[in-house]
Amino acid sequence: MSKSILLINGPNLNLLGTREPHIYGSATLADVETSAKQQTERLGFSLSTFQSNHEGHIIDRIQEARGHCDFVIINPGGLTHTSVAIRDALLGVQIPFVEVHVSNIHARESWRNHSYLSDKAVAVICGLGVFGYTAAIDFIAQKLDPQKGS
Ligand SMILES: O=C(O)[C@@H]1C=C(O)[C@@H](O)[C@H](O)C1
Repeated sequence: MSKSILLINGPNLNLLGTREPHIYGSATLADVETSAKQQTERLGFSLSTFQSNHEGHIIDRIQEARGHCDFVIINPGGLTHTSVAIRDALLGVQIPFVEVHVSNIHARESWRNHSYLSDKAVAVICGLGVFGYTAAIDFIAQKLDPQKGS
């Protein structure tokens, strides 16, 4: 059974490519997910993807992953800065996760500097644009199977 990764994107990330491209770039969410699926296939892992604009739906998807997923990559969008409940869900299912932000949240408005997840994340990647997702997958590949990462 191949190791599995769940990629979760939160509110407004479905607008990637058209939303404030000077901050978030021109790649669409479909581009991100397609690239991630190709990358994980090359590495011999399985990838599930999920995007929602609704906090509860994200929590439900995290809970569904318990026992079925080896690592989570999550960009909670704006919920990064507000959601204790998503933090609790990730801790509750005990699945390690990498937090990704397309933009550098530490170089933006002060209220974006805080994440409710970062202190519990295995790693936090921000400011790399959508390459952050690629980096997260490669990092996780090394964690799950040291022979596979680059
Ligand atoms: O950089 C990102 O991917 C994050 C995405 C969002 O939608 C914002 O609300 C966050 O503040 C930053």
